Amino acid sequence: MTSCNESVILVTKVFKGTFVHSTHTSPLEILENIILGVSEDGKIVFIEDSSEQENLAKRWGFENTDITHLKDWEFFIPGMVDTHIHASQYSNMGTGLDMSLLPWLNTYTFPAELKYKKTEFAEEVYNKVVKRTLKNGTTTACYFATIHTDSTLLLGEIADKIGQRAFVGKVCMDINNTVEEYKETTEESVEETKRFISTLLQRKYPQVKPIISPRFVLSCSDKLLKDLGLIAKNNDLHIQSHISENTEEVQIVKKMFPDYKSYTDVYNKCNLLTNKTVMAHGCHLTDKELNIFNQRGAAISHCPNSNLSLCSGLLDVRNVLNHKVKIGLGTDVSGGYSPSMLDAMRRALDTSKALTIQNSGHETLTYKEVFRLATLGGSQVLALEDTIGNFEVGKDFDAVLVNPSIPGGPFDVFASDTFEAVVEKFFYLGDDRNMVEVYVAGKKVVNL
Ligand SMILES: O=c1[nH]c(=O)c2nc[nH]c2[nH]1
Ligand SMILES: [Zn+2]
Repeated sequence: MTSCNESVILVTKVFKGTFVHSTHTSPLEILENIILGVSEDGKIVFIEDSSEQENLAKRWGFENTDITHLKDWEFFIPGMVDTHIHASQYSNMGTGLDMSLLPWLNTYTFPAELKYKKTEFAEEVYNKVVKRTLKNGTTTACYFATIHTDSTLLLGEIADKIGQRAFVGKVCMDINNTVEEYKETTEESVEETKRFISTLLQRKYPQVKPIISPRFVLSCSDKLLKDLGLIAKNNDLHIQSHISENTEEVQIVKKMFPDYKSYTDVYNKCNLLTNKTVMAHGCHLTDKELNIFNQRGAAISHCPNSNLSLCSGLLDVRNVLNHKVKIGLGTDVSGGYSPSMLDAMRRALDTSKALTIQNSGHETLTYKEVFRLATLGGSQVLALEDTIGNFEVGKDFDAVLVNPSIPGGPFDVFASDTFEAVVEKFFYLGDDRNMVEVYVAGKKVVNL
């Protein structure tokens, strides 16, 4: 295919078929008979009704034979955004969910994370988690790694090599009274964070960026939190942490920080609550705290599988949305036992329905809304809304090709089904067998 004469943009991929995505005004749009073009650098150049094919072919210089036609029932969705996942806990995934948060951290999680001191161990697990999540349609992942800088740099290298868009965080923690070997001094944590950021940025990976990652208030001294806030501010970096996941944790934070008004106030006063911050969980945030999130432009990662598995709480997503706080979904592996964002969507629905059982006045989330949380919502949470999240001209083509009627697949499609019913079935019943191709910035990174 050639470039058009009015610009130097080269259209290298053209798809014709059905595209399913969300917008601000509609949680689910099913766009049928669409033609979409992708440029050499992975951006969506046009998305139009296919009646425009001839005009577009002339304008962008492609031939009919250059077009990829989607098969019956196939459709594209935007790549999903996992706003909170612990790459280092992937080796524990599906085990040890018989405790609440704090004993779970001490018994299973800190000992597991200690193993990443060895980069050989990290290499095996990190390759597997990146491949597994990509195969499940996660084109963007916001990762916690461990306190080990070199292993965490390896995670960045692996995500780049395999082709996943990612934020990668070296965990910071200078308090750990139970697994003493798994902590840093305050100085080490600060210096290693600086080394991690500068090394990763020097590598100039196009889609992999560092994120400042204090584990949570209970693992960090006041000084460490403040220093990390300053590093984030001086370098305009993303920030991630955990907040108000379970009530025991919230009570201890209150006791540890009596001079602060709330858990949120601790992060806020340490410059850790910005429009590039994503806080996981937030199950027990008060309306006052949500107002601070709104004012700061900070976001919440809703991790419903983890919240249920560790019996942490039921986040009222409707209330978060009513406070106009940015929110997306996270798998939170391995507090959550599934690496799949489809699972996160389903658990978000289950949680919302449980809230409706408790209070019939609660406005239950719809399957369309949780799809928006998994895609466009996630892009907002990570301050990437101008780059990913749905199919708009100028955004990167991060997409998953779904074949609902794949032989041996997890559900059945009937000739009498409407297209919308098939999309809904995929959200409730589909899995990675249905995800036949995955693209990040126009590059095919998974192909069945
Ligand atoms: O679900 C969680 N997983 C973790 O690893 C963690 N650390 C602090 N708080 C946490 N919550
Ligand atoms: Zn977490």
